[in-house]
Amino acid sequence: MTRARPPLVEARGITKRYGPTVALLDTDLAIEAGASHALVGRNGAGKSTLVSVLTGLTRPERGTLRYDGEPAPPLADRAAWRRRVACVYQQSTVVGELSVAENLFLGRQPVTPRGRVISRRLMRRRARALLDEWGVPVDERARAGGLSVEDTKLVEIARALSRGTRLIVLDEPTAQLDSRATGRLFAHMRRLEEAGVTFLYISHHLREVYEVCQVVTVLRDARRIVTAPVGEMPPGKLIEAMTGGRGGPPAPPAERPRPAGPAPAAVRLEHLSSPRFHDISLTVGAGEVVGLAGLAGSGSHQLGAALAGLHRTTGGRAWIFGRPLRTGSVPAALAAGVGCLPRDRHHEGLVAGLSVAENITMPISGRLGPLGLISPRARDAVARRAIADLDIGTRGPAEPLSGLSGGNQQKVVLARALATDPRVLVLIDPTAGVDVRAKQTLLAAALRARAEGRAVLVVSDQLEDLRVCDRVLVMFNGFVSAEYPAGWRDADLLAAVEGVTPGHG
Ligand SMILES: Nc1ncnc2c1ncn2[C@@H]1O[C@H](COP(=O)(O)OP(=O)(O)OP(=O)(O)O)[C@@H](O)[C@H]1O
Repeated sequence: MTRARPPLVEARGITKRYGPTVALLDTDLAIEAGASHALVGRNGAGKSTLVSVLTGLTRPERGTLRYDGEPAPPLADRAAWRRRVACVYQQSTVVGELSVAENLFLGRQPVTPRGRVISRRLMRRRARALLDEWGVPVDERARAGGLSVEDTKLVEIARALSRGTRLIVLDEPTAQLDSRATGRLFAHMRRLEEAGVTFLYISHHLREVYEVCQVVTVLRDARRIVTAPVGEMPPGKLIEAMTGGRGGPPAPPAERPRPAGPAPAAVRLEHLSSPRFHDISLTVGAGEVVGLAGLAGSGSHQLGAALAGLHRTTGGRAWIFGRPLRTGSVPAALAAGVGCLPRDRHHEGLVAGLSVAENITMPISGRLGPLGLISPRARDAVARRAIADLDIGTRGPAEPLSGLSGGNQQKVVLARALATDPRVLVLIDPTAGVDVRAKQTLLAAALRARAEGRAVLVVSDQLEDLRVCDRVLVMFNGFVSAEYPAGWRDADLLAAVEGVTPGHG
């Protein structure tokens, strides 16, 4: 029997090593048109490497690739690759200073039949037609830098589709989206699927796999473990395939001991304001984990960032363990004992060429030896502890950071925040981009910080993250709109995050 149509892409026996690290071993993947395909696996399992092979950015040592039954083009023929497949990465590739229309036709301005570059007006018209064809509700004249993360992704998808491909790789597309924007992105994806687009979808949020994909492939330790319809892979089975059942299911967070009496205020804010939040007064006790939940425009991220000196305030005051905090200054925050896992980990000054140990101990290097000279032994000891505590996937403290997968690099950022021994720990979207077991490790680190008498602020709208909190403050439109002690019902909290509370209905 002949098949009606060959797969959009068929990879066979792909092997790729980076020095001593085997990133992919004899891996197969076939994506059929019309069946969006999830690619899941723990941090370092080989997902990005496979995407880089599928998009022609990395040449595998072994294996073959066919697109629509045809052999893959030569690596240098970028235009030919773009006609077959495109990847929308977490970091946007649009040029912020240019308009949406200019971005859509970047490097290939439409020309007239006589070879003349067409006018801006005509380019805008073509852009509008393209956006309408794919149902992208974005103004073609808008400056791309002003678009929301979700609209930026849609523009990147439209640009890829205009080059002819109908296979789009989405690399953790929801990592920077709140729940509402995620819902909108999924609705667009469904429409695009109906119009003939197929997605290869990479995510650490397994819930999303069931929502947007028909087929799932699990990678583990550089190998393909299974490919199956999502209906045949319930969450337990999926997690087992990802982890190999090692150590059983992820451990539930430790029991929450009830505080004996009122704890001293580790963080006290009075009428703190900025352009993004207004009149915030709150306290976080020592030995308390407080959640801060909110959608993208709620101001929650900026409030967390303000404590760490990463966002400028315009009014009000803040104290850390009773001492006034000069907001808007990272050195002042560090000196006051505030450690932060920032939202934008990619720009967090990790140095790719330095070792894992050097990156982790960067902020404390002066403390690890006399006269600021770092004892390699002390540095390695700190790094080894962090690697074990946070389960960082690395060959060891001396490995260059560039050898780590994206999720494991994020764990290095957290290790660095913890290395300063902070009295107040601000975790912004702590589990974005990390795998299912690493999530538990990170949340356990928050609970351990609490047990050690630190104060922890968890800024997130993931219910899993908020569940470890002693109480959750909800922000809406720049104000704290509700507070929930531990034990809240999901529906109530989600409604408050959406702004549907009695005060804001
Ligand atoms: N440029 C590189 N140099 C050295 N090693 C690398 C490089 N890129 C990836 N690796 C290694 O290859 C393996 C697979 O990494 P890959 O980035 O494909 O994982 P991943 O599944 O995408 O992880 P994550 O979920 O953390 O993004 C890891 O052990 C990683 O450390």
